[in-house]
Amino acid sequence: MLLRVLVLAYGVAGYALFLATFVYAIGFVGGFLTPTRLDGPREGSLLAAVAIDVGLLAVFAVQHSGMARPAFKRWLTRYVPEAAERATYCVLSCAALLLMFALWRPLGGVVWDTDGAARVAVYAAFSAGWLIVLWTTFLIDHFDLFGLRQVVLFARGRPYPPARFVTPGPYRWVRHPLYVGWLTVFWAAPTMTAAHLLFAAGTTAYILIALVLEERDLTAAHPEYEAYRARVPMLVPRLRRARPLIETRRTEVTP
Ligand SMILES: C[S@@+](CC[C@H](N)C(=O)[O-])C[C@H]1O[C@@H](n2cnc3c(N)ncnc32)[C@H](O)[C@@H]1O
Repeated sequence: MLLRVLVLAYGVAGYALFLATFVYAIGFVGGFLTPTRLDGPREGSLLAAVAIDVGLLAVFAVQHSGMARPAFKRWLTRYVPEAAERATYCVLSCAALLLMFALWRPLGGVVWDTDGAARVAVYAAFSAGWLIVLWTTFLIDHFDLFGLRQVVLFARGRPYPPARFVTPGPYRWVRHPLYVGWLTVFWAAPTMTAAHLLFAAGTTAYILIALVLEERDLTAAHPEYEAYRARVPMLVPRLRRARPLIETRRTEVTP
């Protein structure tokens, strides 16, 4: 009973940490209100700042993709109750992000800048990106992704039926709409600075690698994934095929 309560408290605390990290990330990337931000003037050596930023991105990439692999999960659950595995993944993902937010070194330098209607459009895309990210988590299974479903079922003494493979809404147009949301957030910068460009390029490279690993696991776990992959594009929706022209007979009209 004590273990159930402890695991539940841990999962709830982990979810609260995720919410706080998510809100901070909006300010950090968008440059609103948070004490540390992606963009800003550079302090100190350029080489040291770039090395620190690349190192922080690498720490997140290794943690986030490494811990998502089934082999790592099997190893972790030798020490952590199975119900707390996903919550642990989320807590450590938040820790890697918070480390990045705390130690990130802005680089100065403007790559592009927008104003007027273009700036409004870029902010609209940035906001849409965050909404897509949040929305798609609910389409898959929000509370399962962040480990809350697992700890609640464990606390109630219920078995855990693993999350199903689903293809609702945007999953019919692309296989990775959540990553489309992230890419939109990272590239929709009204003022693109050198650090923001490094961050956007690094996270894009990471997403492209991560989704290959994720698809390998999805194919192994869900037999229907292979057919889904053949039918639905990865990130860019297919334009609808042009409808065939209907042949019409020309008729001579005499005046
Ligand atoms: C951060 S989510 C990203 C989901 C997806 N790659 C996307 O961009 O929308 C990663 C988790 O979602 C799961 N997942 C990916 N596609 C899924 C689908 N169509 N149905 C259910 N779970 C999915 C993966 O197994 C993984 O645990």
